[in-house]
Amino acid sequence: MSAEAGTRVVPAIELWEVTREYGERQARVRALDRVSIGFPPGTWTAVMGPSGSGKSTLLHCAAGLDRVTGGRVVLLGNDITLATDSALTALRRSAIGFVFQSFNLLGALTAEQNVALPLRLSGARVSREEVHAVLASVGLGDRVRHRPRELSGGQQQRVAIARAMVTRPAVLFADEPTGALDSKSARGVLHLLRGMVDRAHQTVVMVTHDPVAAAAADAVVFLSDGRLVDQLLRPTAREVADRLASLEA
Ligand SMILES: Nc1ncnc2c1ncn2[C@@H]1O[C@H](COP(=O)(O)OP(=O)(O)OP(=O)(O)O)[C@@H](O)[C@H]1O
Repeated sequence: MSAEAGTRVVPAIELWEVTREYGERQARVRALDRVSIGFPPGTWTAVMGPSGSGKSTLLHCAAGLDRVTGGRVVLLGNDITLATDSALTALRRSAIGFVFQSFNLLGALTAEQNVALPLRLSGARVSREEVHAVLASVGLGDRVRHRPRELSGGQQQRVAIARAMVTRPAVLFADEPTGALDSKSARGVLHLLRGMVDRAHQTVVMVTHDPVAAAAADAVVFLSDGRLVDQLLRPTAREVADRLASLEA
């Protein structure tokens, strides 16, 4: 698909009036309330908001990990709102990467085996050189045979990012990728994400509670009670913290 339609850059991900409700009757919760947003290709967006404001729900709906109650989700030009599970799985394997706060590495596998996993799952040929090159690019060229428990938290998250990078996904979804890390390791992870956006033109959508992490992104969007309430472009960490504090007040 063309990257441009007229002068409008087609977003990598588009949400149109997306609503997501959970539970039944009195217990019904509207986690997302008519959210419309586009994430431009080759940009990094941080999603912030008070606890329970709908950040993870937004990420999961945008990635096709969760179904919407109303509205539409278009991911890389594919309307995934009513896509079958197998179509979603195929799209995820070919075009999407995930990084989570809890790393989600397989403990029995070495770093190189963890990184090779998405390639194996998609049936691609696994080149050991390529896997080692990706691990070297995240600074773990000397840790390829280590298992997760033999690595620090920051190193484990870098393995998780290498695993998300190895298929060169057009879109990377990250849920609190620095949440479990000390500030130095967090900076390393943010630097890697910046490289994916600037060098490889990948699109990153990241949920975070940390204003410093959010300020590393190109744009920060704010949710409150399931609604999109604000957006800041290239803000400082102080500006992000102030806006968040006003929402939490
Ligand atoms: N599977 C579910 N079943 C019922 N309610 C849910 C479910 N998932 C989320 N919710 C509710 O939807 C709302 C939004 O949740 P969500 O996890 O998206 O918020 P969040 O902004 O990511 O929160 P946090 O910052 O605390 O992780 C909350 O009220 C939550 O209780």
